[in-house]
Amino acid sequence: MRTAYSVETVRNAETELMARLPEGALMQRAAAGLAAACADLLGRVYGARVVVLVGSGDNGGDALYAGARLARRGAGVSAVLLAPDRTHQGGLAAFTGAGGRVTDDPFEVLAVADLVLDGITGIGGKGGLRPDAVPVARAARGSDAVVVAVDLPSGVEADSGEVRGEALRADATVTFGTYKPGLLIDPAREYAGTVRLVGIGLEAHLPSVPDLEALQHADVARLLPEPAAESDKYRRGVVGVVAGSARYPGAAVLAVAGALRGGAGAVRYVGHAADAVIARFPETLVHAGPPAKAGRVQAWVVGPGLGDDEEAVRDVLASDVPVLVDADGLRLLDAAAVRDRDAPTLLTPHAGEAAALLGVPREEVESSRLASVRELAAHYGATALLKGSTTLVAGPDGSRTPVRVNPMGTPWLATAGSGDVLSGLAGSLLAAGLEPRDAGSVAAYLHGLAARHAVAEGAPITSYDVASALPSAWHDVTHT
Ligand SMILES: NC(=O)C1=CN([C@@H]2O[C@H](COP(=O)(O)OP(=O)(O)OC[C@H]3O[C@@H](n4cnc5c(N)ncnc54)[C@H](OP(=O)(O)O)[C@@H]3O)[C@@H](O)[C@H]2O)[C@@H](O)CC1
Ligand SMILES: [K+]
Repeated sequence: MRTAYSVETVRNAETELMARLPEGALMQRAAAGLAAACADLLGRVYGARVVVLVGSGDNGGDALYAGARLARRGAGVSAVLLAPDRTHQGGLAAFTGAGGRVTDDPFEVLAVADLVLDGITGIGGKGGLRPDAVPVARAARGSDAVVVAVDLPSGVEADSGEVRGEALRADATVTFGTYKPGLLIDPAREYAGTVRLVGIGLEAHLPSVPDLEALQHADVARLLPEPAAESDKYRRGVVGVVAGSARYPGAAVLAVAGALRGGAGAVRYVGHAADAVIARFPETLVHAGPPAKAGRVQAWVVGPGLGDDEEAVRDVLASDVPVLVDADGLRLLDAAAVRDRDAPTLLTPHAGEAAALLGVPREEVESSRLASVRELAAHYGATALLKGSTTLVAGPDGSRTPVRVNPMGTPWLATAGSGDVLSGLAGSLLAAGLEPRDAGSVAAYLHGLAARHAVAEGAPITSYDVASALPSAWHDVTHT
């Protein structure tokens, strides 16, 4: 599991740790890791041209100490001081002592740089880059140099992943002690490039519950249901899929395709697209009446391509099993009915649907994804899965459980019907007994991985290809 902690938590841990260490030791650890990462990126340090962008805080201090280390190894290092009268004094002394040069002409050195270290702001940064830093940042980005962000790309919000103004896009970020939420959540994540975590001893001082966590292969493998020798299809769970309409039969087919590959023992389809479903998947159990009369299921999926069948949504929400609501189902959702349920509910909106559920503009959800998913979960008393380039899953109990962020997304998933496959898959995992936050995050992970597998076979891919690649994604996580 990769975990991320908020700035406040990082600062508390830092205070505890610093009390036990000689002054400056922590910054030296950070600078050593940073310089080593730069050396790896450069290949050859001797003779390399490095520019250090230095802001007013400790982030600039890290950059200066790392610049000093590179200078001692024979790099030509220049520093651009953005707040000359508030530059980190120890860092500056070490830097000049090692042969680093302070420059008055940032554009001259940036034009020929091999590597730029962005030490403008780290976890102390607020808002986008300030006006004086903007032309310098643009020149850095516009040069041929590799841009390495110190701790975080300057200009992004560490806690939320928001980018409120201009930020300096990095090719790589070297972060200290722990990931920060902004390094894992779009849009900030896109500014970070490849992220390398440098241990500085902070780990032991961080609380056991992080703010954010990202599953990895081993976590997914541990959470996936495994059919035991005595399992029959009912013990493995039956998932009911209420989806599709005369107008959108394909959504039903895709949701069933996802559900069949999610580990449930059987899929029961309820709706007006049974012929299309059976034609593709003869193993599906179909039912033409209302969901309540369809027979026992261990979880329901309702909504993909459903049209205006409000009654079906109401019927399913009245059941006493876990329910996943997606797409049209979200449009027809009664918040009170969700809050009153005893069994868990999992809502799976994309940004537009989430905006409608929250009554805010879509842009607001897109720019502050973490706050939005938490708010949705709290407002509906449900687990919320916010789809997007970084899918987030929040439980209904606030900060007591970490929000899950999916590291497996790929732009190839932005294709028609991909959400239908995801909802079927997540519903199937619910029926197999996973709790909603696990079902949602495991489904998002497998879905992204399946898309990557499908792309390896040839792109562009369709949603059906993603569903078909789910078994190989499953095999991948359980056999590595
Ligand atoms: N925590 C740890 O464990 C460790 C932390 N370490 C390092 O310390 C870093 C945090 O240092 P920090 O607290 O000094 O803050 P930092 O990010 O340098 O910003 C400083 C100042 O910038 C200013 N400023 C604000 N917004 C701005 C903007 N948009 N554009 C321009 N300027 C802006 C603002 O000052 P203001 O001008 O508002 O007075 C603010 O006070 C951390 O990221 C890591 O690199 C490691 O050394 C070791 C372990
Ligand atoms: K930075």
